[in-house]
Amino acid sequence: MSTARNEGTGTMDTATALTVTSLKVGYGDLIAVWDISLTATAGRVLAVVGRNGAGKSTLLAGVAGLLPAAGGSVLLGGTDVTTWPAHRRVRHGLGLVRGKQVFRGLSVQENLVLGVQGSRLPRGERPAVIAGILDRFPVLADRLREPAGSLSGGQQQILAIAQAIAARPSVLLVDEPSSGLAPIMVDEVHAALAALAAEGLAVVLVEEQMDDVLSGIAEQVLVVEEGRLALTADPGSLDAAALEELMQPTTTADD
Ligand SMILES: Nc1ncnc2c1ncn2[C@@H]1O[C@H](COP(=O)(O)OP(=O)(O)OP(=O)(O)O)[C@@H](O)[C@H]1O
Repeated sequence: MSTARNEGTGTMDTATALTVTSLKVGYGDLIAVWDISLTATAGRVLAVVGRNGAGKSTLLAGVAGLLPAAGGSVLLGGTDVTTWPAHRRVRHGLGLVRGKQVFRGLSVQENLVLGVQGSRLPRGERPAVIAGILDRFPVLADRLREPAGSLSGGQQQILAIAQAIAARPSVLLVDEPSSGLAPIMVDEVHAALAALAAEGLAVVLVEEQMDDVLSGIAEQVLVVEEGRLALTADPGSLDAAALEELMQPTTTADD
């Protein structure tokens, strides 16, 4: 396993999977994420929350290499990938799940095969990886030959996660998986992500709001506000009133 240097102590920390330092990301001249730093650790869920437009998706896109860094750095397993294109980061162990993004016209099986092709796994090991995923998510095994577009929203979200983990990432970035899902499915998706973390994956989970389940699975929560880190906390120690305040819609002087 690759290692990362612990900034504070200078020691090597084998569990640090992703280190983002003072990352700045935007769209041309418009900077939407300012100097955000975070660390994702193997076996843990890091929650990133913030209201609509706060910059969460932009942050993930910058970490994944879908948008260029205007400043700062991204280290993956100790390797500086800041200037790498997204596909190279995937091969180096970075997975990204953006909403229910699946190939709707392809079957469930074809989606999983595409996922595993994104990895550096030898061909011979790929069927076993897919078999393991189907054991984990029986709902996908039941619908293997059906088009992904025929699955329910919750099933498509599970498939999107399954496709990403088929590439055997060490870090998984997940952008608002609860969007558009019934509460019971949200809990199921969060539980699936917690189980993956428990097996050693470093999970960065973006949601608009904290809920009880998210508080229960996340070891740390970052609150993003207008493109900047407003708060970093242990969910258990969070002051509910302060968090609620941060989650209120933005008001302006004219309101
Ligand atoms: N393609 C784009 N071009 C220009 N500006 C953009 C683009 N996408 C997002 N933005 C702007 O960047 C800022 C951050 O948006 P972003 O989508 O990252 O927020 P978010 O926290 O993920 O919100 P949401 O919960 O709605 O996804 C917003 O001001 C948004 O208007």
